[in-house]
Amino acid sequence: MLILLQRTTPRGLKFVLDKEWALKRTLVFFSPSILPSKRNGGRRMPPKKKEVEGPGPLLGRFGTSLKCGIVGLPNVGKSTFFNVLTKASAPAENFPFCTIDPNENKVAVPDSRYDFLCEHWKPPSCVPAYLHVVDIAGLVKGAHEGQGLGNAFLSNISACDAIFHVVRAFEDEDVTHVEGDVNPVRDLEIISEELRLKDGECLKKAMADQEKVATRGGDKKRKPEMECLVKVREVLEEEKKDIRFGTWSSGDIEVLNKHLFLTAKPVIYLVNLSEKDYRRKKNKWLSKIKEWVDSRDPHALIIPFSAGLELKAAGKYRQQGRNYIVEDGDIIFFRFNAGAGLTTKKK
Ligand SMILES: Nc1ncnc2c1ncn2[C@@H]1O[C@H](COP(=O)(O)OP(=O)(O)OP(=O)(O)O)[C@@H](O)[C@H]1O
Ligand SMILES: [Mg+2]
Repeated sequence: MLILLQRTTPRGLKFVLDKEWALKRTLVFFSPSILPSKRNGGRRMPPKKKEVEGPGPLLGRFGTSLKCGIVGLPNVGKSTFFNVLTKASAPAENFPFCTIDPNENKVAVPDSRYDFLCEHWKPPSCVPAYLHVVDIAGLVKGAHEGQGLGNAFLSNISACDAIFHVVRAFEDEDVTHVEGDVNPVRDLEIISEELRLKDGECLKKAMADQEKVATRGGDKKRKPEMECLVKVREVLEEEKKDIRFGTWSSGDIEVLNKHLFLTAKPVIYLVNLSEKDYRRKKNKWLSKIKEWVDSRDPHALIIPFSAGLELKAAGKYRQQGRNYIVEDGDIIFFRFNAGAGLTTKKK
């Protein structure tokens, strides 16, 4: 299936994105997976292809731009990752809650078909497909009730189509961890629980609104919406699952897309390693993280990387213009054109 849609405008070529494709593709930025597979008892080997059930339908509104929010505990490397990915210079200092207002930038998605078409037709202007990236303030336990920076972050996440969930797997005594020690599995649990709890709250409000209209007002058209919300409650509260793992009819999906629930969004897990661990392709948390993701979010992508190393490399190779590949010892970096400058949205 041709996923990149080509638009010919009077002034030249314009590319727009298919979200599912872009989600998978953008992270070509990083080196290939170094995760140990389950079957080989945790030893490092190329992942074997398993015949498993495919993921369910992607929830979310159809559109021509894709926005990914970077989510995680404070001080885990979200802004560092954002800066590297989008060649921005958002503050990324060593203290929790360094980021308060979200930073936004866009990054051109590398595509050889786009390069070929530009080269071949030489149009007066070429507009690549962009991924929009939002660096969001760190979340802590109880954030849904206003702990840490409170609830403001939630509207930032709900405005995104997908989530980059960053977890810290690097040890560094000088970098404060809000939970006191490094334990990415616990951290994954904290963040996913917060998102689920917040969805529970939004659901309550939505149900109260619907109840007024559907039951008291007697508007029969609204009944299916209420039925869908009851199903959402079962998934969230009884099954304790994220909304995207429920079984939804096309009617349900329409209702879900109206409410922009946080746990309906697809997640890519980014494991931030130390430079040393990334180079030697080893870290004691990787297999535990994979186990957690496999049990909670079976089709999700996990990408180990080192924000520190990427940042160093970004500085080193900043001079180069177009998309390019560089080798640094045993590491290959894919670098591509960044976007149109950083914006910070004040609340
Ligand atoms: N892989 C790594 N190895 C060592 N240090 C790192 C790594 N990644 C990030 N850091 C350091 O961790 C500190 C916090 O990084 P950063 O500001 O990006 O975190 P953050 O998640 O955006 O925090 P906040 O939520 O407070 O905004 C910085 O000093 C950064 O240099
Ligand atoms: Mg930050």
